Amino acid sequence: MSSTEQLLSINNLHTGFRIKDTYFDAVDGVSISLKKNEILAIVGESGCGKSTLATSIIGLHDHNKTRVEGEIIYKGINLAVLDEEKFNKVRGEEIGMIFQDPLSALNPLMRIGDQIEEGLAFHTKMSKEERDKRVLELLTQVGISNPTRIAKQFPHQLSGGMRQRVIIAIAISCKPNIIIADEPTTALDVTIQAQILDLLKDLQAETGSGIILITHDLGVVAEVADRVAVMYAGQIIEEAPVEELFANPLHPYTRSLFNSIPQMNSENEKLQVIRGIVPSLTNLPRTGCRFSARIPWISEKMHEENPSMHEVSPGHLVRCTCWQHFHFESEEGGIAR
Ligand SMILES: Nc1ncnc2c1ncn2[C@@H]1O[C@H](COP(=O)(O)OP(=O)(O)OP(=O)(O)O)[C@@H](O)[C@H]1O
Repeated sequence: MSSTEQLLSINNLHTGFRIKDTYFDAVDGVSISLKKNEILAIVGESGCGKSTLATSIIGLHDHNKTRVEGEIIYKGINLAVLDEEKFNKVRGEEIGMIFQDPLSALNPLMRIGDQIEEGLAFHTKMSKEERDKRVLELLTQVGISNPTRIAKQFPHQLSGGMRQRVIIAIAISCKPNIIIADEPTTALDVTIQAQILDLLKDLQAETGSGIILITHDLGVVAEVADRVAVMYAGQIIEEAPVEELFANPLHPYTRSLFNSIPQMNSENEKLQVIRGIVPSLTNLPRTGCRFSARIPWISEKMHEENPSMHEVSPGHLVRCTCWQHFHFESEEGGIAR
């Protein structure tokens, strides 16, 4: 359940990586906001720029090879230009991050309790005794039933699901206002996935934080998100409240994503999907509709020259005008809807 209080406002964000002395934007003009109490899902295929967007928000990239331009406004401060020292305070204290692979995010040589305590020591004025108590509280809060024993263990002694719970405990330890979860359940099996998603929903309801959930899995989106932004080739191409997007996906790319999920009750129906992949960073078309090359049966005239986002119903925005003329190409070359 989201409120209207804005937590984060991203305006015309460009994040480029330097490849042979030229910067190529992996995030190319993204504007999106996050409200308090909201779970905003960012979806799209591998390579579309989801993780780059996440690392830009939390300032975790190689500054020598990455250029960030635009605005990431949090509490009136532009995080895109914040120096590293100040960012260290924001990271963890104001914005927490949950990574995809808990094993590589944890220090293999440090006990679980010490890893959770580290952030508390850096960001709070708690005494050692208070921190030890808080570590046990946090482990309990993320559903670990024997916190005293687990706090003394090392990462390799825990299962994947337990390790992800520890990562979540670290992310929420300083009660951040924003949590960024990058594919938090991808490395886990299905039953554990469901438990972790439930845990995220519960924590969000309890703390009122806003969550940005990065995923390629529309099942995960349906389960937890309030609002969804679909990314393609570094841009957001559609944005809508979750029910609206699932009921009425408009952009050809979004429709293709939905069509790639087999339905239980449509065994005999052929899936209408669009062939091809997200172009590589150095080959991204930087002008016109980026999706046009994947739908060549839609004439150039149907695309905008400089595609912008259009609000088609309250909160539902779609890029370019091609969606109005789009149909799937049938094998016979005719129209399939
Ligand atoms: N450090 C980097 N240097 C150069 N190119 C990069 C770097 N990191 C990512 N890229 C490129 O930027 C583009 C976006 O990558 P990104 O990881 O953000 O996509 P993604 O949607 O999160 O994909 P995945 O789900 O596979 O992580 C891709 O073309 C990727 O190859």
